[in-house]
Amino acid sequence: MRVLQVKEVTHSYGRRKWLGRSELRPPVLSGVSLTIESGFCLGLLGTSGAGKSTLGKVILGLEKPQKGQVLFQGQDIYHGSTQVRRELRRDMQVVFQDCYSAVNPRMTAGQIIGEPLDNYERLSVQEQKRTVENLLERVGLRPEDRNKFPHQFSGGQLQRINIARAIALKPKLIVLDESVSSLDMVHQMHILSLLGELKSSLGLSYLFITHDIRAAYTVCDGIAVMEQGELIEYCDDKDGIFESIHPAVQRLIASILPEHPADRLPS
Ligand SMILES: Nc1ncnc2c1ncn2[C@@H]1O[C@H](COP(=O)(O)OP(=O)(O)OP(=O)(O)O)[C@@H](O)[C@H]1O
Repeated sequence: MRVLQVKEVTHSYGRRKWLGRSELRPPVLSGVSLTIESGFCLGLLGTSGAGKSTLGKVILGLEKPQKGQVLFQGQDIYHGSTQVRRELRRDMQVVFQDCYSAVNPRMTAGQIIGEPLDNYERLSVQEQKRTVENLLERVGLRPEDRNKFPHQFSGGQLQRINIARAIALKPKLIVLDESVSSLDMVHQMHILSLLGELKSSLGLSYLFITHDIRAAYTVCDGIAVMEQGELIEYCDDKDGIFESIHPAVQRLIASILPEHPADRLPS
């Protein structure tokens, strides 16, 4: 089943004054189309400023595009009733790069994870406590961690809490915007393996936005590449990326360092 369909999306940020006239700024997204099937993880790669996060915001309903459509489970997210859009928002969650600014430092882990449940579910105090504890265990933390505050966790642990909050409502799609980029290599590998496990067990779909082709290759089924607001490559099978003849994609591939330092020396 098709979870997400982005159709010919074009977007620019605001207007600028030019020779006394007001005109739209140049587009940061130009005619972008892509689809994500149920249970699929699509990696979205590209250099800084390519428009990846903007596309993520358009998909999440946070930036209405000037042209094109975003269909989530077949429904246009910018044209449904308030009720329909509220339900769509429940099924589409996000995990950002900066795990610290994504949480309220005065809330406990239990309150952070419980927030979407407060908004959408009517659970008793006991049910909510049990659900939060299950979610903590699901992401590799302990039930008693629900009483801790954000500053009492490492970056990797806090990102697990953000992931627990994102899966609390059993969404269909999670947009992961550079979600592992601020973590060290060891934590990155742990979070990538957690994401892979959750995808299989919960039947999730991901849009995995990253600069890091290695991370994308580890977690994704397919890979798309953006440059200057356009989608320049789209591979349903991630291995297809290595066949790309596009110079920008070849530069991304060339940026992968060989694993052994000796192999990194110029010949
Ligand atoms: N709120 C905004 N207002 C105006 N311009 C913006 C805004 N957000 C992003 N831009 C511009 O849009 C372009 C695309 O930015 P975007 O953050 O989508 O790229 P990106 O590929 O995610 O980059 P990065 O990997 O560095 O986060 C950039 O030129 C950026 O300066």
